[in-house]
Amino acid sequence: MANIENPDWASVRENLHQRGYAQLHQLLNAEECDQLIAEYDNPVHYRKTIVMERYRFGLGEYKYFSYPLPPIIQRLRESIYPKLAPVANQWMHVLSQGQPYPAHFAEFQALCRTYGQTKPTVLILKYGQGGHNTLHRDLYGDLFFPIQMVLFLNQPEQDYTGGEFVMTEQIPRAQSKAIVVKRQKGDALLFTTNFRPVKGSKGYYRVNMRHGVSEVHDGQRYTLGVIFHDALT
Ligand SMILES: O=C(O)CCC(=O)C(=O)O
Ligand SMILES: [Fe+2]
Repeated sequence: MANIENPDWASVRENLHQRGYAQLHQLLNAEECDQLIAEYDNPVHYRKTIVMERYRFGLGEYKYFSYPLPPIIQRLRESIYPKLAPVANQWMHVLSQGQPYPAHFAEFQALCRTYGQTKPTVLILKYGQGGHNTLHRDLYGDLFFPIQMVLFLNQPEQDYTGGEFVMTEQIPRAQSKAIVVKRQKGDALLFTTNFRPVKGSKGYYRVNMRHGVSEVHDGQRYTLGVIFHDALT
């Protein structure tokens, strides 16, 4: 795992404010990505497997990790959360929403427990040919953290084609804008889970964002989803 102090966090935060997403280059190295993929079939790590078609979530499969998380995932959650909490607090402040997010991950997790949200939400996803993920928001209870992360575990054009990460941004009383990103193996993308503030002439308004994955044409695509809030079930 890359040194978490390496990214230029000022520009990451600026991108989050301006666009609602930001990238982190090469957060994991190739071996770390390969290791996570290699453990996909090892049931000891997971609490639940979701076959996406069954819920009409798309086509593909994902698995929720169980606690304790693999050390690298625990480290990602603990080290990235405090970098994002100030952004989350700024968003909620300008939108006059809810209580502040604590500075450290352990405190946020304790807050999740008071909402009955105790189950891990980190997941690994696998899509084959035709695989896709319909546009959604990852909410697992009343308490949510407004930014999450996806890690790209294999290489587009080499390991798979198609399968772009897609976001939509819904501005009040307007149609949705689509944003498509393609990342390299080991890169991470931080993005808005639910909504974010955008400044208008009469102050800040709320822009809703959803995300999904376009159809994989060939090969297999693996990602790791790091959501910071825990789930009710
Ligand atoms: O596979 C992807 O790129 C998207 C996964 C996803 O929906 C998530 O990480 O929340
Ligand atoms: Fe998601």
